[in-house]
Amino acid sequence: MGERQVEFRNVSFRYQEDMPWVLKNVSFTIGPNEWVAIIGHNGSGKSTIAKLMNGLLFPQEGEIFVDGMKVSQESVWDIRKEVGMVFQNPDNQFVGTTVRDDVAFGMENHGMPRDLMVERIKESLKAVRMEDFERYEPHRLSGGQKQRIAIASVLAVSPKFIILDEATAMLDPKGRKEIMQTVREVQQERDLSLITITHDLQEVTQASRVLVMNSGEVWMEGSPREVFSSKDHLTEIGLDTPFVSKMADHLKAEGVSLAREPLNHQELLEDLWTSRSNM
Ligand SMILES: Nc1ncnc2c1ncn2[C@@H]1O[C@H](COP(=O)(O)OP(=O)(O)OP(=O)(O)O)[C@@H](O)[C@H]1O
Repeated sequence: MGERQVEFRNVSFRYQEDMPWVLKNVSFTIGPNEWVAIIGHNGSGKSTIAKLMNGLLFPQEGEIFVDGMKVSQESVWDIRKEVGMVFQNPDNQFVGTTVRDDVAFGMENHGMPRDLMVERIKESLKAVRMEDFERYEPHRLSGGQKQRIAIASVLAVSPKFIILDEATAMLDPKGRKEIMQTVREVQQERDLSLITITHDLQEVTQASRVLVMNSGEVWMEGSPREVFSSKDHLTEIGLDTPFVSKMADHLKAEGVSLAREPLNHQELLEDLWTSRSNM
């Protein structure tokens, strides 16, 4: 098992012995600097995967490795240093009375020296463009600002993997876009791997890889273009495709030939232009 990767090896999980399996023989690997988007229906097991990844839960079958370490009760604190997680509702993640205390909390748990903490608070708030809010009370911030603080708290511990579990779901489209832009910048600057669980298909088109979950199994895995090209496979399990992808289908039905599965408006326009010049 390689360094700088998360590996699920034949993982099965159920919440209780008398309950059905929620994950069934799930295997995948997430490499360095990748952005992997996990999609799937409600209840398909996405959040359970996230919780297994940072040792909030443990599998009954199979094994999970983070950065070469097996996830277990013994390794859980080391695992959580490597894997940071941001959830949907920021209000449930605040523990401090000020932004500064809040960002410090995770580091205190990991026993970081005070000098380093002060430095990391500044650095991580700067990374999410919240450096002027150190003394604010978290409950006075907007939803987007709260999520920025939640992300800063995770960054302060300096993880290699960040999981955003529906972390932008409560924001408006503009707020969502801004947060994702910030996360991408931080990801690239700090060489992180990013795992996002989202229903926002436009966001999924920007990931480097997509994992499609269905009833606790990996249904499909590939680049966004590969996944959204396999529309029949997606509609079979009732999943939607991005707007641009649907638009491309309508155009093809009208006899327009497109060179590829467009993932955004820009690509669609380029393909239309090429198709027109070839006429
Ligand atoms: N704490 C729990 N106890 C028992 N069952 C649970 C628990 N949490 C989740 N489940 C069940 O496990 C299954 C998978 O849930 P999970 O939250 O992983 O799915 P999900 O794909 O993230 O769904 P959503 O998109 O709604 O968040 C569902 O059937 C859910 O009801």
